[in-house]
Amino acid sequence: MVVDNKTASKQAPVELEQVYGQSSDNTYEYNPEAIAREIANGVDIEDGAPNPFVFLLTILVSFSGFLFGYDTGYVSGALVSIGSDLGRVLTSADKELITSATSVGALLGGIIAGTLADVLGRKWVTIFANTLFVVGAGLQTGAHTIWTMIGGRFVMGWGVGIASLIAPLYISEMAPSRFRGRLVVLNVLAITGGQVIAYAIGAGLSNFQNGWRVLVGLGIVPAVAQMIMFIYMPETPRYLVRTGQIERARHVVRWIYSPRKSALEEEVVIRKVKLLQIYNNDQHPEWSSYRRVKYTLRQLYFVPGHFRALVVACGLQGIQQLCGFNSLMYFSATIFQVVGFNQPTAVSLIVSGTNMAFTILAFVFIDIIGRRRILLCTVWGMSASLVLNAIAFHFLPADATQSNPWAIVILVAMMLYVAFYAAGIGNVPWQQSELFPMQVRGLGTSMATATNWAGNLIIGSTFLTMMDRITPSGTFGFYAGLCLLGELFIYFFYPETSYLALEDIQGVLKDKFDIKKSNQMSREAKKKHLASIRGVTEESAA
Ligand SMILES: O[C@H]1[C@H](O)[C@@H](O)[C@H](O)[C@@H](O)[C@H]1O
Repeated sequence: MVVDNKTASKQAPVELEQVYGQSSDNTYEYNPEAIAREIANGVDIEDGAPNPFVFLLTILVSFSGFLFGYDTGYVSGALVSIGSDLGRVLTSADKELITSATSVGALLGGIIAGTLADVLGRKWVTIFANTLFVVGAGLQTGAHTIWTMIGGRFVMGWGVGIASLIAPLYISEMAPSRFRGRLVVLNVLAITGGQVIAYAIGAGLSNFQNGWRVLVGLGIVPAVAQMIMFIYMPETPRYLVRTGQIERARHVVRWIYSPRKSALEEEVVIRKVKLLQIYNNDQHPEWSSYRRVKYTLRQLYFVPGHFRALVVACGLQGIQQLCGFNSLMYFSATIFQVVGFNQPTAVSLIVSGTNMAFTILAFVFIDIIGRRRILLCTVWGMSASLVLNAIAFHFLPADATQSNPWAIVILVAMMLYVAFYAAGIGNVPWQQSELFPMQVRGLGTSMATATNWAGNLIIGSTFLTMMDRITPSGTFGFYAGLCLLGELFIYFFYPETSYLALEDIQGVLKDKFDIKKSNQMSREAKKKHLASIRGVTEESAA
């Protein structure tokens, strides 16, 4: 059936409170039969074609992803060209501090970002993150001491942490469900693109006096551009509903779900907003912020379905970082120097380029293949490539050059590892917002983002020491083992969420990690979507 405004308006309106039921504590409960009836009813504008405006919004909010990538990516280039510009030649400890200051800031920023997003709104928090990017980059660009540089990196880190949470959150609350996966990957594409550009500019400016200041300062441009444009951008309908701004929510829904060239009928808009109200209603508008946070914390940890969502979101973010990928991002030039390559920075550009190229692949396939299936097919591949890498390092002679066959095996193994990573675990964890219901979404995604940055910090600050103490083979072998554990975690705990509406996903985590039910619901939703496409084609052929 083609679900458009015409069809939708023909359906008899159903009282949604009756359909979804109300529990004794005045919160609406997920009701599988009711959802099934709704789906059978066919009145779901999530199935309609999204307005191109949604894509524009996604690109705009993905500036945050770009800044996240650029600001974490330029450090490797900057560190080798700073020389004694900060008062003395940098020691290894200085380099580690400068690198990890951003991760520490991001960890702290990630922790508060969700609550901030609930209090100030998604839009203003994005603008706030931009301010931090600008102040942080400004401090670094003008830095003449190591501590000013570290301070600048720390402030920028807060921006990175906040941006890393807010951009996917904003996108997933704006996007119609069957586009959500892809649109969130667009933000990851911006992250990896930012990293590639930072590497490339870093390599280009490496021989210029104070070139690193230009490299850092350039990051201010997208931050200011996004800040200005975002002032005119709307809040997400889900946030508007939660804060009681119903008319505004309807206005945004009218925009984002309108099929090209025609407007949605009012009844359909009202129905969608009503549905969002039922799921996202703030039950206690009179509460103070402190009481609200305390209550949300309790909800997150003690309501079993919410806690399961937290386990999945934090688990995936933990795997994304503890698989060791960012050791390549931050130190690949160093690794390739050890392996014997003459142009280590150029070779490390291959790593970030592969990362970006395979994120594009994920962009195309994430909704079609499904998040769970993509992860199950790629994480074992990361493990296998790491084992190959460990073996090659074992046989690599100490005085190897780039023509040594083992050096080539290492390069190929790393590229394979990065390709598997980028196609799956590099982006799927950022779909985190979809796992949480609105009441705990801000805090839940904060915890997951903080897990990401904590893992990032652990890997960034232990990698070189591990290479020293347990050899490169031991280090990569260790990461291979962690990837295998990750594969098991995904198999047992991560449900399929592709094609499911945000409000449906909670249903598969309510009583257990219901993988079977999630697969079934996702298959049905996909079938329904394909049927609707066929319907459109047949109609236009007729
Ligand atoms: O999703 C991103 C992406 O994969 C980046 O390349 C990586 O550096 C980040 O840590 C990760 O969160």
